[in-house]
Amino acid sequence: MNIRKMVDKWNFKQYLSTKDMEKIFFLLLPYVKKHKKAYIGLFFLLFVDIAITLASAWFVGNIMDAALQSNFGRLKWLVLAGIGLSMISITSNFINIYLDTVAVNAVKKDLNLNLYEHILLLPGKSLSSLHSGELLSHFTNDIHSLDGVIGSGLMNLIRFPIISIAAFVYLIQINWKLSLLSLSVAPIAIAGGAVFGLLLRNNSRLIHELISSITKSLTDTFHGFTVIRSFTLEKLLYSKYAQKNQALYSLELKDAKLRGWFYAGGEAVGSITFLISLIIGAYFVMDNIITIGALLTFINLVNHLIYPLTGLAGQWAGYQNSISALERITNLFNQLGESKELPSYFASKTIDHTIQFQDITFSYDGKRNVFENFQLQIPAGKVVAIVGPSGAGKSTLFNLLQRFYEPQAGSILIDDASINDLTISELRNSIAYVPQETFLFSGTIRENLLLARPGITEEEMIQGAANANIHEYITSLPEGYDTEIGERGIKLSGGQRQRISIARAILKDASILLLDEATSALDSESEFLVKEALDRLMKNRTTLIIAHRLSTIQHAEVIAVMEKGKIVQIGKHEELINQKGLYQELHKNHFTQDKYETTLSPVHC
Ligand SMILES: Nc1ncnc2c1ncn2[C@@H]1O[C@H](COP(=O)(O)OP(=O)(O)OP(=O)(O)O)[C@@H](O)[C@H]1O
Repeated sequence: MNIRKMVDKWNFKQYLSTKDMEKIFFLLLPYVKKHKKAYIGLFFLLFVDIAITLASAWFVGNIMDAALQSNFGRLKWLVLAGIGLSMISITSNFINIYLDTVAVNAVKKDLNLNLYEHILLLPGKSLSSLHSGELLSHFTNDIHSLDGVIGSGLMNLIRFPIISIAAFVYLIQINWKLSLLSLSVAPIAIAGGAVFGLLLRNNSRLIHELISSITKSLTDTFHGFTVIRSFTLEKLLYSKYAQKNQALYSLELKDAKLRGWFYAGGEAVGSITFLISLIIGAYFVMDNIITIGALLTFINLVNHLIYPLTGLAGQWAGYQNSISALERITNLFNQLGESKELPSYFASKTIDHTIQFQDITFSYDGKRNVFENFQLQIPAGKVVAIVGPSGAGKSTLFNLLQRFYEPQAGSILIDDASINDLTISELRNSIAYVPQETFLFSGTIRENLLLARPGITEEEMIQGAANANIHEYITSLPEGYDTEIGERGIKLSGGQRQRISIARAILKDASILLLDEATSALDSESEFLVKEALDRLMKNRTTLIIAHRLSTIQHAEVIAVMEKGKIVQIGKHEELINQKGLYQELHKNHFTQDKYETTLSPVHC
């Protein structure tokens, strides 16, 4: 391998770059500032620690000299000084551990919360390109890799050079020749530390990437159990996971070996320095150049001259490791949120709203336009069914109306005011959205219903559930509204989940309703119950419904037929069915006939 390739592979430039340090500094500064008391405390204790180190070395030497000289008066004072030193050391260690815990965990806690808040604020465009496993690994992996740059890790960057210089100054006062001799191993310590630091950094970068990939595999597995089982993917996924797991194990072992060599190397350099100092120092004692006590002080202190040099290189490697974790977090923070404040519920005016899509041009990826100069007007208080083939842009309309995505041109108006003039909360509080795939939070039915808006009373909740045709079922359960429904409501049937989702929308009581009619097959009774619940929900609201069922479409006051991002036909069922065009074809081949209409006796809705 030539040198250039090696430089590229090992990322030397980045290893030595201070730009990354600046990035870290500016990202972490506000967090460190917020907990400045802990950091100031740690900074103060750093000098206490250095003073104790020097004083302990002085104490050992002096007590030895006093003993050899049978100077009991001095010995008495030294014993008292020793006790004092020990007490200060124990106390400062205790406070140090406490402050370090505060300094590290308080920063992590705040960063954790800010990251969560930031993700809640991310627009749909950013979220659609992020994998939930990757997001999860920021919390489980990246944040915990910051230890190297906060708390004691940060202090060590100051502590190591100072203690090394202080030890050197003290040692020179004892004997400058012995000091310079001890310092001769410094280049080996620095070079060794730097090489192992670099190897460790590169290895831990790989570990982080692999952990992120493993978290992605795990979340995919947990979300896709049904598909995994029905396609019998178990063995395939198992072997893929086993490979990644093995690779992680190998990297962890490599990390352990590197660390082992790193610490063993540091200890070897320390031992060599110790032995050189002891042997040469012994000659100096024999020649009466230094006392036995001075030699003891020297060998006690000489390690504090050398280990900070290897330690500093190791610490730098720790920094590099934290930098790669922080880089990933910074990339996320660099993506702009859709609003500054977290949206929250407040009651919106329950009046009928006109909705207009005016000259909308929109593309998800900047390459292919889903809409070009798209126009659509939804009259106030009416039910408008959107029909069209797959990929026509029906769901995209919902995405734009709720500002999950922003159009590149044109505007969407609610009652002649642009939705961009509303806050996200104002806009979304006036809309109730019932998606095709129901999402329920794990917890109880009650918890899922009450989150529709704050302050829902027991009577309102029951009324909402009754209007959604789910109250009877809920009360038939042993725990009633307090029944735990499992992750994503897995313990309920598809129809029951849909009706709880409808009850939630009823309880939200918003004046605009967006409904993405489920295409999944329900049994005829369930379908009838859902249909009846939807009819109640749509009453007196401006409703936009992506419709698949013939009965919904037939009852809509306006039907907009979409194809390739354009409205190609618009009107009532009776008009459209007699026109040649897409509607006729969809009617013939795509609309779903409700099962209950054929299987149940006639019903009134
Ligand atoms: N998040 C996204 N990122 C990129 N492209 C997208 C995204 N969502 C949808 N698209 C693309 O935009 C186009 C319109 O999709 P949309 O989901 O609005 O269609 P649809 O009419 O609702 O289809 P369906 O009835 O199958 O749900 C499609 O070509 C789709 O591939």
